[in-house]
Amino acid sequence: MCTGVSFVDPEGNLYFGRNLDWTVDYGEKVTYTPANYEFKTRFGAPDQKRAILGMGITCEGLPLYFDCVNEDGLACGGLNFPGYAQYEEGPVDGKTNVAAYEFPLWITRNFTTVAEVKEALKDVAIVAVQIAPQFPVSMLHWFITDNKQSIVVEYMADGMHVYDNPVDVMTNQPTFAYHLENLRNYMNVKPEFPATVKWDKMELTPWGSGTSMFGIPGDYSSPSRFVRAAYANAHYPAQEGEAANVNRLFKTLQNSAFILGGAEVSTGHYEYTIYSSCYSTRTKTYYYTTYENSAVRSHSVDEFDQNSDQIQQAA
Ligand SMILES: C[C@H](CCC(=O)NCCS(=O)(=O)O)[C@H]1CC[C@H]2[C@@H]3CC[C@@H]4C[C@H](O)CC[C@]4(C)[C@H]3C[C@H](O)[C@]12C
Repeated sequence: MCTGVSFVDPEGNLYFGRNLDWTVDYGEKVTYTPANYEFKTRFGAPDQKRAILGMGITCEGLPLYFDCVNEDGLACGGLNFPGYAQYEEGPVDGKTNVAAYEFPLWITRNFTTVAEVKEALKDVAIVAVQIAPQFPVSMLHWFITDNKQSIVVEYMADGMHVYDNPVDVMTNQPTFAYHLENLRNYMNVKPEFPATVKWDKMELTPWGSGTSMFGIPGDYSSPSRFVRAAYANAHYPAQEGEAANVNRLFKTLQNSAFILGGAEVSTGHYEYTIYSSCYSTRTKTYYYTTYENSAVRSHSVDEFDQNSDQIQQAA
């Protein structure tokens, strides 16, 4: 599964990242799309030419982003949502039709803020169409954020749902509404050092700090990862500067990450956190770690040719 997280530092810079949890990678790379790139949208949806940096692959001359951020600091990531996502079977008359595979690209090419996205989505239909025969249509929901607010977009049998996201985290199924409601099961959980209590004649003293977190679910299921990420994101103290904020994002993601052995998908095959990412709008830098290499690597927009019209991928 996947987990997405965002927060804003005291200076108003956005940090946005995600875990990509899966059994195989797709050969994804840090991918830069310059503003001048000619984006041939599948159904003629407009393109407002913004430069984009994120993680993805290229296919049929198109960057297919798993998560990405544009030069104005608007971010979008796709996370699995099978069993719930249902797109349109074909383009819908009178709507701006966007193929599911081009959704993060289309959003970040066209808008500066989440407020603009919310307004525009009223006229958007998301269409189930394959980019290429080797790629089935992925059933996703999307986490979209800027430094003011974040939203979740879920396209289902009964249409499009756009939720305000007051916890700035996202995981997988079930619906975002379920995840928010589920947080009420954990209202008792808090960071405070526990007080000594008396049960009749018996005095109970805490083992130490952390015991007020008892009840936080430790498993890798999507609802449990959501609760852990929301708790961590809400309670992590504000940090100053790039390094501490990037570290904060990675630590929060690690807290919801999969290690090998815990979650089998078939005998001997495990789901694991293939990569974790953190984009900083402060320095326009995409940081990432992989399962095999926990050293943080990074690419800033300055490393790419911003005047070119070609997609560029880091080594
Ligand atoms: C596997 C990932 C989700 C991980 C996740 O959330 N795992 C939950 C597991 S569980 O199901 O909840 O147990 C998702 C997230 C983004 C996806 C790509 C989006 C572009 C493109 C769209 C095309 O249509 C198909 C190919 C394509 C490259 C996609 C491949 C794959 O689908 C990606 C990587």
